[in-house]
Amino acid sequence: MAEKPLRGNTYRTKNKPETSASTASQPAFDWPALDWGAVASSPKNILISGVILMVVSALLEVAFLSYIFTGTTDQSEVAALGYEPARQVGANTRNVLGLFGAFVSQVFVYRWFGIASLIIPLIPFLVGWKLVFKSELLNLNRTTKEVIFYTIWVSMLMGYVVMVSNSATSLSFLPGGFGYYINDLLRDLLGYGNIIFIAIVLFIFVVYFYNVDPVERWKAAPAPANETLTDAAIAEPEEAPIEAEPDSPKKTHSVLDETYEDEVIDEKPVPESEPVILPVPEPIAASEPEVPLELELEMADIAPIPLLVDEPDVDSVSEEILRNFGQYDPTLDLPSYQFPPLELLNEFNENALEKVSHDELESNKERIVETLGSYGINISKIKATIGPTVTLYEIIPEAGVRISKIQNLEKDIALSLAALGIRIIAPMPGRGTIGIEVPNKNRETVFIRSVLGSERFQKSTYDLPVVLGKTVSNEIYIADLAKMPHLLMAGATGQGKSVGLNVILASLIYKKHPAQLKFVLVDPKKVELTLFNKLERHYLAQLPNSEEAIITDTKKVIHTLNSLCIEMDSRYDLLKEATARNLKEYNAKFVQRKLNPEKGHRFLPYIVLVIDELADLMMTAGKEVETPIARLAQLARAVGIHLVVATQRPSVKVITGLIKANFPARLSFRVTSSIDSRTILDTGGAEQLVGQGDMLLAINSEIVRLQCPFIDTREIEDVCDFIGSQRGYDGPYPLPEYEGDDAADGRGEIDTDDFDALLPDAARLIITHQQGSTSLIQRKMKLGYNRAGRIMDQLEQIGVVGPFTGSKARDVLFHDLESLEQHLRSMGLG
Ligand SMILES: Nc1ncnc2c1ncn2[C@@H]1O[C@H](COP(=O)(O)OP(=O)(O)OP(=O)(O)O)[C@@H](O)[C@H]1O
Repeated sequence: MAEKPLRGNTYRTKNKPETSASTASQPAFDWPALDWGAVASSPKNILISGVILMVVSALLEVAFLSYIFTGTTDQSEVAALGYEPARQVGANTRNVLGLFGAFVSQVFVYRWFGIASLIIPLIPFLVGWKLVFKSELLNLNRTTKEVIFYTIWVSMLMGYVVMVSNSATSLSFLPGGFGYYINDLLRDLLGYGNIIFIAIVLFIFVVYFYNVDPVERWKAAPAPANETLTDAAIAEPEEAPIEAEPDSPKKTHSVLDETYEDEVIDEKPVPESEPVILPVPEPIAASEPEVPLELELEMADIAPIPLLVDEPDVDSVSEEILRNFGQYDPTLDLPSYQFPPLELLNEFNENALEKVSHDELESNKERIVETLGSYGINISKIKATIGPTVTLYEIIPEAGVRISKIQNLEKDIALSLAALGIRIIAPMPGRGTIGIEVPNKNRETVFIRSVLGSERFQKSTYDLPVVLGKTVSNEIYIADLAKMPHLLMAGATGQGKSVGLNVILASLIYKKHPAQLKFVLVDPKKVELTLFNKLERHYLAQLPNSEEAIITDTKKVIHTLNSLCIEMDSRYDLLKEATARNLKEYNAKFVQRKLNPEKGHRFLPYIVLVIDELADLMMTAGKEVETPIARLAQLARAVGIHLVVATQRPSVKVITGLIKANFPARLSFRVTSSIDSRTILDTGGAEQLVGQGDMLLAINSEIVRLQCPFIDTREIEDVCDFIGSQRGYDGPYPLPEYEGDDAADGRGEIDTDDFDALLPDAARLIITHQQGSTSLIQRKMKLGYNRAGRIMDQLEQIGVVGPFTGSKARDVLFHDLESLEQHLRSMGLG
């Protein structure tokens, strides 16, 4: 057998030099190296330790309790340990946990802390709980300090009680050895006055540990701030204590401040020496210049609640704050905000809706069967489902009929039915049938009120629910924009695109509070989205120093898109610091007060970028628009930035490969040609739609036909008026500043002359391997580290890889060579 070189732990080789002849000649036993770090961090071992700790603490508790009744008799038995065999002693003990119980109780209760020992098992129990459930039942740090203090103190007190009651023998277990001797000592020093000493010890502990400030406490007059600030108080301001002095609003405010301070210091203890950060309340815009009394209450409501304590033991401190102040509620920014009521939307009468008549159904059925029959296709079954715009006839052909044959008859069936917009779905996914969609003679309008008021929408738990319409089987189709995660919309003019965009915006507005969602509205046509201007101080986001919240100017659009990229990058930094994988996790941590606002953390609202008419932008700005859109579409999902982009012209010049590749969800209203339909949906069919909100949605490699709900301009106006007339933020949500007109303005204007000649090859290499690593370039292209590093920086500049993220490889922003080549060509590098 070949001799293996000696492998061992460093300390072994150090102590025993390998040169020893005996070691070298004898095959040494290779002790498995024990990695204590790995053992300690193994989740299984942590679970086992946690459970053991909890069980041991329960056993200790049982043993201590049992000692109260059996201790006197067991005492002599335990004392016999060492003289008699342990087994014999154990058989004689009466503690429910036998010798173990008798022994530990003897130590803890009798020798040490007496009855106070009963609270000691709480500590191992809490540690075990934390290990098993990864959360704290009680604040471990604080409770440990409390247990230590009270164990000692109760033991002292009991010592005093036993001493004055002269019942030293029968009750001697109450103070334990410690309490007994301390009292003995104190009696010698202070006589019976030692109770004062014991009381003072307790007093000092309570004052420091619970942060009691009696002067402040007794000074504070009115009800505690929280009571003053409940919703009920806001709803009924006349009951608020400040009403008592209506003529002195200034004083009112100071009373509130004082009350708050009192609340923090007295009622909600925060461990000393830990600086409490009191975030400055968000400025609130008042509709009127003079601040009404009610407003003051509301301002105080959102006002200083400490968010986090800047301490290494952030977990326990944040839990403390969470316990005392509850979760952070972003909606308290605008506590009196009211969602628009459904009554603002047009009434609809379900019964008045025109339904497809029986005759129409029967005659369509007959014609389908006839037409197919004349081509030799016999049908074994036909079933109709009436939708709002089309009726779906599902047929099951007789065995042996080829599906493609039916598909080829699309035009013939349309001719025989004398109807536009026939669509054949062969086969219907998951149904085992072939579907033929035939437009109804009288179509039904899907009113926005009927869908937004539906139970499904009202109860939807999606992060960004948008009602896209009703399916052919009359079901309400709700999508989660957060999951889509972006939507590309196309449709010839007049087919319902603007209505569709308005429906999406309305769905979000009816479901999301202004604190949770912001819109960036881009409207190069300058007419479609103007109505939403009124939401400026509630829902809109805007570049600093710009006059209009709705962006119409191309240059501004470029700035805004780049600013959103900056916002995206800074959100990624925040997420990284918070070790959160996405916006939801991040916000959950913030709400749980686990993130420190002093370190730049903030509640991150979703941002939905809506572009009505991409074509205009692509024609005038091309790459400058395409690159940031693609970048956002590729990366922004995790940080809660979602795009809804619409265009009239679904040509490849507008919907480029790069854009298309990054919009997995695409929606098409009626388009003029099947080429357009293919550009947007990758399949024909959208040219067959019947307009007025009839649409096809391509999502998760499925195509769904939907009827978009209808919302008219007046309804939008009413909803926006309703929101706009309420108190809002100071102004639109500020987007980060973007330095635009400098040399590096927009990625399209990068000077490619300075780039490395190998840049395109390096880009191809990265895309092929889907790995943004400098060492890959180094190895495969046989380049020095510096040159490879420079090339990597240039790849970032041209948007092929993401920014440097520390030890991890950079994100690769293209997934196939085809779109990369297109990108390189557009940059003059192809
Ligand atoms: N979902 C719908 N239900 C019923 N009618 C609709 C629907 N959507 C649109 N319509 C009708 O079609 C008309 C045109 O719709 P819309 O303005 O949305 O088209 P568009 O595609 O945005 O056109 P453009 O590109 O010219 O702005 C509307 O005025 C309305 O009468």
